[in-house]
Amino acid sequence: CSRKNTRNAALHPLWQSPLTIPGGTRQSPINIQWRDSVYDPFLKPLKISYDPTTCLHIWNNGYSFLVEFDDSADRSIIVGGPLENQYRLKQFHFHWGAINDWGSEHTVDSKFYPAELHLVHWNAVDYPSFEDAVMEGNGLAVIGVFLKLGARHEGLQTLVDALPAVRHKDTVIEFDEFDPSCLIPSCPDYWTYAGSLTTPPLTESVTWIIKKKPIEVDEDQLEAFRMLLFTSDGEEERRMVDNFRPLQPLMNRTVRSSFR
Ligand SMILES: CCCCCNS(=O)(=O)c1cc(S(N)(=O)=O)ccc1C(=O)O
Ligand SMILES: [Zn+2]
Repeated sequence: CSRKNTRNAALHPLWQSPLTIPGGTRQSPINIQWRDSVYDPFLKPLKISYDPTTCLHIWNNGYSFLVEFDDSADRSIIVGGPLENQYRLKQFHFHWGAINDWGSEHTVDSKFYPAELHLVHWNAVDYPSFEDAVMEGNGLAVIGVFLKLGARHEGLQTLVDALPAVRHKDTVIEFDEFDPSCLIPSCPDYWTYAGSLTTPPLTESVTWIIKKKPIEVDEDQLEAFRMLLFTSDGEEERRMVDNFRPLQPLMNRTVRSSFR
C-alpha cells in the first residue's frame, strides 16, 4: 500500500486537517529524489562538536520525546556544511510510525524509514534567542538521521532505558552526560535544502541537513518508542505513534548533495 493513503488515514489528530502555511513556498518534510539532487562541490564537511555535559533532561511534550541541552553558550555546536556560521544545539527528538513500514518525515526516492532523528540547532550569532531564530529564514539548522531496522544501537539504548520514566505527556527526567554525536553516522555524505519546521508554527526557518546513511536500531528499540503516550497520566491512553507530518510540495527548490 502506498504510504500516502495509509499514512493520511493514520495521521495524528494534529494533522487531520493538513496544516499548511498560506503562501508557504519552503515547507518540510519533502521527498528527496536522489537523481534530482545536485552535487555542490562548494559544500563543506559538517563539523559537529557536542559537549555531553550540556545535556539537561528528557521530556515527553505530548508530541515526541525530546532531549534538551543547555544552549546558553557555544558549547555544543555545528559549523560548516551549508551553514554560514555556527549553530547551537537546542534539542533532539524523533518521529516514528506505528509499524516499520513508515515513520520518517523525509523520504528518499519515496522510500520511508521506520523513524527519523532531528537535532535542532539555532543561529545564536545573528539572533538573541531561539524564539527569535525560529522566525528567521536562516535561524535554524536541523540534522536529520534516518533509522532503519537492523542491529541494536548501543548509544540509543541509554535513551531507550530512560523512556519508561517519561511514558506520559509532560513527564520529565534528568538526563546527563549524553553525547548525541553517537547517533550520527560517520559517513560525511548529506543532502541539504531550505525548509521549515514540521510542527507548528511551521516557520520557514530551517536549513535541513539530511544524512545519506541511516543508523541501525533493533525492533525492541523501535517498540520502546511506541510504548510512549500522547496522553497525560489519568487520561485515556493513546500510544505515541505516527507523529510525523505528511510530505510537502518541493515547489521551486533544489536539493543539493555533498557527494557525487
Ligand atoms: C518558539 C516555538 C518553537 C517551535 C519549534 N520548536 S523546535 O524545538 O524547533 C521543534 C522542531 C521540530 S522539527 N520536526 O525539527 O521541525 C519538531 C518539534 C519541535 C518542538 O518544539 O518540540
Ligand atoms: Zn522533527
